[in-house]
Amino acid sequence: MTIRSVRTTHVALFGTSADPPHNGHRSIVATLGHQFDYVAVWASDNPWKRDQSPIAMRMDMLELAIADLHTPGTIQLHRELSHPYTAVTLERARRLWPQAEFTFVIGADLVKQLPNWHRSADVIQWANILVFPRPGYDLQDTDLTELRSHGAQVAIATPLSQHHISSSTLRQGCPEQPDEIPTVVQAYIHQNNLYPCPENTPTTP
Ligand SMILES: Nc1ncnc2c1ncn2[C@@H]1O[C@H](COP(=O)(O)OP(=O)(O)OP(=O)(O)O)[C@@H](O)[C@H]1O
Ligand SMILES: O=C(O)c1ccc[n+]([C@@H]2O[C@H](COP(=O)([O-])O)[C@@H](O)[C@H]2O)c1
Repeated sequence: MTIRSVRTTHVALFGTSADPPHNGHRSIVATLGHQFDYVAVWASDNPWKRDQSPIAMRMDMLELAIADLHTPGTIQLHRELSHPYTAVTLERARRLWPQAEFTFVIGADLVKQLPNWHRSADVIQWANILVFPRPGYDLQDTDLTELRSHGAQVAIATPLSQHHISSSTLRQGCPEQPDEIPTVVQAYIHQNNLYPCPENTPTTP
């Protein structure tokens, strides 16, 4: 009898509002590309957020940012994983890759929020959780205690680089820190007149 070694495929899952994608997201995805067999990325409608740009545009911007990393075999956009609820995304991922081990990726700002998500018990049961440090958000191992008390396998990532930037800042600022937006995404924003400066927007009398 031949014994074959079958290695589990480790898949990282990263969902983002991507409104717009910025270098914080880019650093997360690039770091994952070095550490996982495969990285699946999608844009979604966060059930806790309102007035987001059209999902198709956010998905397009994310696709451009991913293509710009030039790692087509490892990091890919998966539009079909997009759902406001991560538990539903994970159901889809489990159907797509039945043999894989999943790691769901969040930034430090979501650590305290995740236990309150829709069917968070399923999320924690079906995926390891990897937390990326985020400037402005303190992150100690003790901050993971609550998630661990719910049975989560949680770890803190070591990112390739850290960026003190958020999509909301970029949306307000015309955008004010364009160097924190990948160049390919900047071009898309310009072409589609996304996030216009308030002073350039005509006011109705
Ligand atoms: N600069 C950053 N450093 C580390 N993690 C980040 C950073 N920006 C976002 N993230 C993480 O990436 C994921 C997607 O974040 P999201 O798309 O909401 O970006 P955001 O900048 O927080 O947007 P917004 O300001 O609109 O809330 C979340 O898990 C978030 O914690
Ligand atoms: O499942 C939930 O209840 C839930 C609540 C808030 C956010 N999420 C997901 O978490 C991911 C990160 O959200 P965001 O807005 O920080 O980019 C994104 O894929 C959202 O759909 C999921």
